[in-house]
Amino acid sequence: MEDAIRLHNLTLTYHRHPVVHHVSGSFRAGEATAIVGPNGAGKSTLLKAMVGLLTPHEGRIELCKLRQRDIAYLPQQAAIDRSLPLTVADVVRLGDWRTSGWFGRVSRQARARADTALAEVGLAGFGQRPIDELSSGQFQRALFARLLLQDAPIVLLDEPFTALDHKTTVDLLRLIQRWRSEGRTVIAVLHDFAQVREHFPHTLLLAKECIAWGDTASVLTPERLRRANAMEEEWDETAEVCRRDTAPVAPVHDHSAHPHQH
Ligand SMILES: Nc1ncnc2c1ncn2[C@@H]1O[C@H](COP(=O)(O)OP(=O)(O)OP(=O)(O)O)[C@@H](O)[C@H]1O
Repeated sequence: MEDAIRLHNLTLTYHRHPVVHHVSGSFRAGEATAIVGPNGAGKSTLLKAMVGLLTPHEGRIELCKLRQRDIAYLPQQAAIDRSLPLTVADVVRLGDWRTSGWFGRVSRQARARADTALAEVGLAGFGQRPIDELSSGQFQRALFARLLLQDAPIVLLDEPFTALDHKTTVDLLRLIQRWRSEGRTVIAVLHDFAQVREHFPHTLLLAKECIAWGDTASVLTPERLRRANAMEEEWDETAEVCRRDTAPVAPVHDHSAHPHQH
């Protein structure tokens, strides 16, 4: 199977403090990969770097046969400002920019595509509602409708099901299954291991460093999860960037042998 995105000895920092540290490995094309790990493990930061919102301090991110614009990204809902005076249809149509351009006139076809996407996420008839009137579950459905319009070969989702009820989660998971059947690559930050085991065949376990990356069953073992939690607790938040002179590039899918050094 081909790779969609490769990480080469990737280190990401905020104000020179490492947050993601010497991570190497690849996300398989057409597969669903979960990124899991404790709070503060660097999961959201990694997604931001993959969409180009953060420049690597060291190492690089290789997009294999893809351009940045081929990546659709759904940030955590808390990061989205819902006070803007936008309707649901406005938000959904933003997904169409690859077709219409950012400032293109909204064509009848674009409106129809947005209506279809809204119907597909169970929000038929919601188009003219202001976004601040939606429940968080409805708003997440609208954001998934926007992803449908974006029609990107690779979709990054940051905690897409947090605070959603069972029905909404099941409906949105069905969309992810559909994207997989269409050959898209899906990468999602998740906290629910049962969900990961059921719907995501691959997993990257992150605790600033890569603890394990591979088949979900072999990654989500009690021993590795314990190690991830311990690693996160031991991490020195005040350390400056890594002093490792010759940073090793870990072999793909075996990332267990690299203790962090500062
Ligand atoms: N903009 C920022 N400026 C400085 N530090 C940041 C910034 N964003 C995140 N951090 C720090 O980087 C570390 C990793 O944060 P990140 O949000 O990537 O973790 P996460 O694994 O997604 O956590 P969670 O599961 O809690 O969402 C944390 O220590 C956080 O405080």
